[in-house]
Amino acid sequence: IKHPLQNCWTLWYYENDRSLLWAQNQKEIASFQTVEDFWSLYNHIKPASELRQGSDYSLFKKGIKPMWEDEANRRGGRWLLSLDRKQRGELDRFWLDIILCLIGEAFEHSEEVCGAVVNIRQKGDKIGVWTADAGNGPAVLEIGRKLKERLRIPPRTVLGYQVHKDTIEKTGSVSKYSYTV
Ligand SMILES: CN(C)c1nc(=O)c2c([nH]1)N([C@@H]1O[C@H](COP(=O)(O)OP(=O)(O)O)[C@@H](O)[C@H]1O)CN2C
Repeated sequence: IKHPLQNCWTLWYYENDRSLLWAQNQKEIASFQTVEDFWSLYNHIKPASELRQGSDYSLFKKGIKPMWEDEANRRGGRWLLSLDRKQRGELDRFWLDIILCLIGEAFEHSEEVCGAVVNIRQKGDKIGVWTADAGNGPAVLEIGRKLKERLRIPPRTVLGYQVHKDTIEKTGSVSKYSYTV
């Protein structure tokens, strides 16, 4: 008997093919709902740190697309972990820790979690944990605090939460945080 997870999760891969639209570049890889099937998939694919610049992995609850427009994401936002270029060596550890928090339902408010995205970028990698309701302060903050703790991020490092609506409307690179932990 395989060990069932509380939710079914879908892994997506984004590769930057400029001849296609952004949404067309989002490819579903596979879904899993047991611990064993997760590890088989994880051990089968390339680590995030080996993806081409401009690529993403996204892990979302089955049925939720890794995009702002999805009904489950529309009113939400993301806790954003921005890594320095020198931290590429830590990327896989951070990404796996976050995946395990998600599929292991590590948060008290895990029903608010939609998924997570890792962006492989020349200018510095990013990992975002997407939650459903940016207005639910207690849930958003609990998830952020637990993330910081589970990722063993030093207290002096500030994590910010960006509302998707603000990210969509943002002009320039100014990141507006609605919450910080
Ligand atoms: C449905 N739809 C079009 C749509 N829906 C979306 O949900 C969505 C996009 N478009 N995204 C597009 O990618 C660009 C880079 O963002 P990035 O997060 O990769 O970050 P970088 O600027 O490459 O570091 C964004 O500027 C946006 O154009 C991003 N995104 C999440």
